Amino acid sequence: MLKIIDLHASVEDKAILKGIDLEINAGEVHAIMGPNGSGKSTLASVIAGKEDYEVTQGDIVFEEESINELAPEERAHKGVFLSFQYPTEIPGVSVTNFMKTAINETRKARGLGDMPANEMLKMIREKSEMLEIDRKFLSRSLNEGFSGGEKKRNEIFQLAMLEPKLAILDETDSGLDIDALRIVANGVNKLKSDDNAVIIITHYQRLLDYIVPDFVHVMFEGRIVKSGGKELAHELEEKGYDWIKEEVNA
Ligand SMILES: Nc1ncnc2c1ncn2[C@@H]1O[C@H](COP(=O)(O)OP(=O)(O)OP(=O)(O)O)[C@@H](O)[C@H]1O
Repeated sequence: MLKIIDLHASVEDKAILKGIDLEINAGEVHAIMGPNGSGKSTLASVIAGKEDYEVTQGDIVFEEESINELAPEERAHKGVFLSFQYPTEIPGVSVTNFMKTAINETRKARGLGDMPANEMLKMIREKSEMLEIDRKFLSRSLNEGFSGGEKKRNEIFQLAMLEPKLAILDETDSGLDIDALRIVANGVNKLKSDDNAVIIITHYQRLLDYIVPDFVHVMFEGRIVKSGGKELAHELEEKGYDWIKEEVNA
């Protein structure tokens, strides 16, 4: 599904990603961990195509096609979803209306007409029930005065409605409390299928007790320096990152 090949990227001429290789297949959950500033969020942004980042070398191949040159919306329409990719507050636009627009824009890009209203309502009902989202929440203005947990709920709702092939969830600086952790974990577990894949970036080993990753990768100074199974997350929790740094420098 996703193949990242020798990816190098910079921000304002400063090299941040220094040769990332990563392959993700449908049905897999990959966790990316690593110390502050190692480039995790940058990797997420570069996959999603955010403008501030310049790819200086390598390629990102999604479903057999290079997406390196595509605009963020084009990548989104192909099924790449990055959390936090929308403006944080849009006063006056409800959660539901925002979702309707997002869904119909994606359909338009795929040559389809608007989703019929009754179908849309049914989908909204089903997905909000599945994620235990309150009706009142759906009519609130997007992110206006949302608590951290509500932001997470909105994000997971977007994920459920848009059904992306690849979801990238950056949970590094979101200040997740136990409830928000649970919302993210339950949502991802319910939405996981053999046809989609998830990249979850986190500092919380605990989150990975709820969402069991197939692979854990550790980033350090712009590279993936170690990959393993879920036990690697436990090892990191126990030992911190110093031993990895020592391994890299040895
Ligand atoms: N837009 C930007 N402008 C300038 N520097 C940036 C920008 N984005 C990232 N950087 C720099 O790139 C490096 C990697 O940052 P990044 O946010 O990707 O790390 P991270 O691993 O996600 O960190 P954290 O765990 O703290 O979230 C940092 O030194 C950061 O200051």
